[in-house]
Amino acid sequence: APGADSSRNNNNSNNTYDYIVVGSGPGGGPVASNLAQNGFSVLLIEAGDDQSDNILTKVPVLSLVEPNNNRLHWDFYVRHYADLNRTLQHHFLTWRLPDGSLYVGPGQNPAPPAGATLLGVYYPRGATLGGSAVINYLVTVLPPDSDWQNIADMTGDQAWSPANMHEIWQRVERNHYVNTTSTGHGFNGFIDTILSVGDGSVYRNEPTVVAVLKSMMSVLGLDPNKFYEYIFGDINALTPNRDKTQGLWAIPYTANQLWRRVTARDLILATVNATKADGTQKYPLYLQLNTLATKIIFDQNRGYGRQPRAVGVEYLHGQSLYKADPRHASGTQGVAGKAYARKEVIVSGGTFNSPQLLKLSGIGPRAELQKLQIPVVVDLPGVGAHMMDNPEIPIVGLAKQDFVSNDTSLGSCFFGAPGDPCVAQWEQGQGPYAAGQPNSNAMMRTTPYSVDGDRDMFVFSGAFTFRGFLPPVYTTNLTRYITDPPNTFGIATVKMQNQNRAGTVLLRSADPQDTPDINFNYFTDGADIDLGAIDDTVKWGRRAHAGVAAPLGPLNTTEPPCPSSLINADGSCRDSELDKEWIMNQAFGHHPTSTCAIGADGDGYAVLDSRLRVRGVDGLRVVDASAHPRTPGAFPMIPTYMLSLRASDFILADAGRK
Ligand SMILES: Cc1cc2nc3c(=O)[nH]c(=O)nc-3n(C[C@H](O)[C@H](O)[C@H](O)COP(=O)(O)OP(=O)(O)OC[C@H]3O[C@@H](n4cnc5c(N)ncnc54)[C@H](O)[C@@H]3O)c2cc1C
Repeated sequence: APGADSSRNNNNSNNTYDYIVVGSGPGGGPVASNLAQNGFSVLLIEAGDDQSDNILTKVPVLSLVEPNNNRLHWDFYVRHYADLNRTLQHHFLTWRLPDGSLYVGPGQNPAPPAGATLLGVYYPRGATLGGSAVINYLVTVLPPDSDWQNIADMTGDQAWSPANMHEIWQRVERNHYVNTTSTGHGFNGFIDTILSVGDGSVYRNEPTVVAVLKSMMSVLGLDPNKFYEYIFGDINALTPNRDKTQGLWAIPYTANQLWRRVTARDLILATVNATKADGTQKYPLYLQLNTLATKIIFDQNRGYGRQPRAVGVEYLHGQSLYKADPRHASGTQGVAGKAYARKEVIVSGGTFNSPQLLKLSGIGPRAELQKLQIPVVVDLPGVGAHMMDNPEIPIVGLAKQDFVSNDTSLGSCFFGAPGDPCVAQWEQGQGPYAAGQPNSNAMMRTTPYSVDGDRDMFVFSGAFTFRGFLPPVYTTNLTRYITDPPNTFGIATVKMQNQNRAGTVLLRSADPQDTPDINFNYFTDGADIDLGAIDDTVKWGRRAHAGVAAPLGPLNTTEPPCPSSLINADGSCRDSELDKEWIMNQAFGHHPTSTCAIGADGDGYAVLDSRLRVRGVDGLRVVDASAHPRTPGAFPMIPTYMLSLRASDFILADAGRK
């Protein structure tokens, strides 16, 4: 069966491979597949299982109901601040009630029910073959060139130059929405891309939504009469001034022409299942699902002056062994095993789990490891430090009329439940699941807080609000926070160029099944820049709300909640602290990066060199979102696929293959 546990077919009695890759997301999936396609034997270890047949992983719009499903994700609860008073202001805190159920709400006004224990802010990660890309929102936006230039400048390694990374993108992408003569796109890669606007009917059927979008265009300096020209535009076109160009575009999705989500899972399964003419396995990629890597094994006795070398991985085999897995049954430990790597171990567990695995293996800050009696292999203070994220916040407005869609086709869908008629239509490439999506508009703007004149804010908007993530359906008492009236319009903002690097992933215990202690410490470094840019965008959003003509408008901005009597003509709140406090209290994210970052030689916090090798040991790399030295652009998935291909080239070259 596709994706079945194939490791047992490897005819390999001592469980030894050329490479072991831990984690199958955008980081681990491509590198594992590429190494195998080049003839190396690779064991790909993934804690989750293969949910290829799960409809929620295939239909893009169903990612919105994915949290109802407990087979795809790990549930982390994180803190945004060390300060408890600030923490308690967030509206989407999750608490455990004495009867075991969950409650979501702030810490005060109203207070949670008696006996509630604070878990933190719900922060899901994909934990299945294909990683978080299997549950994410498919948004495909390239980072600015400055993010790649930063790595090249910092390390002196021109492999990361923007020009080289543009070529890498062409190897990732299989574009279906531009002409094949268009520059800056790829047409033969492994990730399909389409425009999520479809044929545009998602807007033609929603004149009231378009009226607000047009007002937003006006305040951005765009001609609102050109809405339909802009909305089919290509945000990833490689124009000379791309990173400085403000505007409106459709959002591209990682999906094929049949509106089927495409991820590294497809590449992995195609590689595993490829056969030679005689029917035998073509590429030596061995997949071991339901396996939690718990420790990297080092050879520390290589002789005087030689660094320890990663030679294998210890693991536990069994389903849902990690405590963040909603299916985890307490006390389940799985079956311990070991696998060995002749060449290298590649860690791709994602921004929370890669630093956890390194630390459990003795690579991390000495004091933290010693406190938990973990023998130190290398004292590397940057592991689990410097975590970054793209903070987000909605700007919410209430119109004078309800937003009405003339398209009622979604009304007949059961959102992936058995017998859903829309799934049957989608299988034929038809119906509402194979059509434009409501979040398919992207605006990018440059605020006065931009550090280099590049765009620093990304927004997408519609008759919905995105205030953050809610834990799965067993949650109670959510109504107050998720039911908005039908005259609500939300502008979802994503901050780019983030300055804050104060987030941490710390071990809670030496138990590999335990989750780490995660704190983003938002708005600690460079808060004036990060808060300034978001605040400037709030003002812009209020001006857009005010500019919507009657009878729909003007909209009354309800979040951030500055009383209308205090709103100035430029959209600012006369009590400017009110807005900034709200932003700090309610910001959320889902793009964590940089906990095992590439850094310059001599930077004590650098975990990786420019070839993604862990400093201080041999035979070990980290290839995932944790390696980005700063959050790339507004969306990390594509940059992480690109980083994985860059890593493949380095590893093949170091093995003498290219
Ligand atoms: C809800 C949501 C929406 C998002 N929307 C977007 C979007 O629209 N666009 C965008 O660009 N980005 C988006 N992202 C972020 C994007 O998906 C991630 O940045 C990206 O997937 C990171 O890739 P990764 O390889 O670093 O980690 P992941 O994709 O998280 O993969 C890590 C994998 O490693 C496995 N693993 C971890 N530890 C171990 C271990 N010890 N042993 C074995 N296996 C292990 C996990 O099970 C997981 O499958 C979103 C993320 C989420 C959660």
